Formats: sequence, structure tokens, C-alpha cells
Amino acid sequence: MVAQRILRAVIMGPPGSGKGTVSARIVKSFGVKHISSGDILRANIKQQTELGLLVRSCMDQGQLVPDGLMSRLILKDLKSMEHISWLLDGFPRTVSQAEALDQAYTLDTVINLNVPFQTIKERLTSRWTHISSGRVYNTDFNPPKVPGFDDVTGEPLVQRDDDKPDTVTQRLKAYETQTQPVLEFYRSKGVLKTFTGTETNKIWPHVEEFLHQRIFLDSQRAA
Ligand SMILES: Nc1nc2c(ncn2[C@@H]2O[C@H](COP(=O)(O)OP(=O)(O)O)[C@@H](O)[C@H]2O)c(=O)[nH]1
Ligand SMILES: Nc1ncnc2c1ncn2[C@@H]1O[C@H](COP(=O)(O)OP(=O)(O)O)[C@@H](O)[C@H]1O
Repeated sequence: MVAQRILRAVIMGPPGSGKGTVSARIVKSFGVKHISSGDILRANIKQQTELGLLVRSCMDQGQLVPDGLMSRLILKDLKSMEHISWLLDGFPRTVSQAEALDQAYTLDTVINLNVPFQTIKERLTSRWTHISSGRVYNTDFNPPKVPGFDDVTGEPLVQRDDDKPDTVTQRLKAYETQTQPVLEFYRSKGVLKTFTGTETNKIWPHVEEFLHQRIFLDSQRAA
């Protein structure tokens, strides 16, 4: 099913909560454009752009990239997508970023994946990533068909530098102090929808059902 109207959505949750995995399913079911801030930054690092050189050390240390830079980057991208439904993943991550987004767009919904930190730590150390597409695998949960290689391109997979246990701890701290307040920001606007669990396969049917209803209700209202 393709969304009947332009959908403006954000997916949130701690690092490793399954944002990328759930986003891929949303793209497949609803035909929206997935915009992942982490994928955009990693592509810049890989291509050794000026931006890539600037953000590399922040990311390696599990710290957030400065707000102004991040907001300019994402809002510029969104400008070229006025008539496209999108799902933002990894942005906003601070209240300042949420305010910058709020000044430019009204969101339909914010999907929040609430997964315990202990579950996350185990997942991230076994995450394998195809950097240029953002596709993620996991040695237990969704292993690639050929170990170490991407299913679609056959290119090698890598373990992200920031998925090392120490850096994961740093990223979870950054999430608690800087990103959790964003949940309150969206709760007060009435757009936050939280899904709690430890397994993506159990969370996903609820997300899918919610989005079906959301899109259906909105298109009825617009009619
Ligand atoms: N064991 C397990 N791993 C999962 C589950 N859902 C996602 N993963 C894996 O956990 C890691 C983090 O998921 P990802 O979607 O990249 O999370 P993000 O950091 O929030 O975008 C990846 O290696 C996924 O393949 C799950 O339900 N169980
Ligand atoms: N909106 C953002 N603001 C600041 N830094 C960001 C943002 N998005 C991504 N980053 C940087 O990129 C890193 C990786 O982000 P991401 O790929 O979204 O990780 P994960 O999905 O595992 O949480 C973050 O730890 C941070 O350094």
C-alpha cells in the first residue's frame, strides 16, 4: 500500500532499538522515503567530504554532531522533497533540532520504539552494516545469506566503529540526556506513539496497524 497523502513522520528510539529495521518495513509497506541521518553522515565519511571529516571524531566517540550543522543538513534535504512522504530516522535527536524541524513542518506522527538498554547492548555488538545502502544485519536475528556480504549487492559488510561496547555506552548516555527530552516535546504536541518490546517481529505488526489506521483516518478527514 502506498500512502494516499503526504505523510510526515519521525521514528525515534535508542541506538539499536530497531529504527533502521522497522523503517525498511515501513518503506516496503507504505512506500515512503526513508531519511536516515546516520546513513547520510556515514556516506559523507566514506566519500571523505568536508562534512565527513568534520563529523567523524564526534561519531567515533559516540557523541552527537552539533545541532546547527545537523539541522541545516536535514532541512536542506527535506526542501527537495516537498511532494514526497518521508520518514525521518535519527533526526531530531535534541530539543533544538526538534524545534528547527517544527518551524518548517507539521508532523503527522512520531513512532517511538521503547526497547530496554540491555537488549540493545547485545544487539549492537552483533550488527553488521552495508554502509552505502544502510542495510543492517544481525548474526542472530537476520543474518545475511552469505556471512559477511550484503544480500543485494554482494559487497562486504562492516561492523561500525561506534558499535564497540564502550562507544555504545556513550551513545546510550547521549540518548538519555539529549534525546529523551525530545519525547516529551512530541508528547506535549500529541503526536507521540510509543511501542514497547524486546523483539522487532512482535513490535512491527502494531506499528503497521497503527500506520494503516493513521493514513486511513487522515485520508477520510481530507475527503
Ligand atoms: N536479536 C534481535 N536483533 C534485532 C531485532 N531487531 C533488530 N535487530 C538487530 O539489531 C541491530 C540494531 O537494529 P537497527 O535497526 O540497526 O537499530 P537502530 O540503531 O535503531 O537503527 C541490527 O543488527 C538489527 O539487525 C530483534 O528483534 N532481535
Ligand atoms: N540528528 C543527529 N544529531 C547529532 N548527531 C547525529 C544525528 N544523527 C546521527 N548522528 C551521529 O551519528 C551517529 C550514528 O547515528 P545513527 O546511525 O542514527 O545510529 P543508531 O541508529 O545506531 O542510533 C550518532 O551517534 C551521532 O554521532
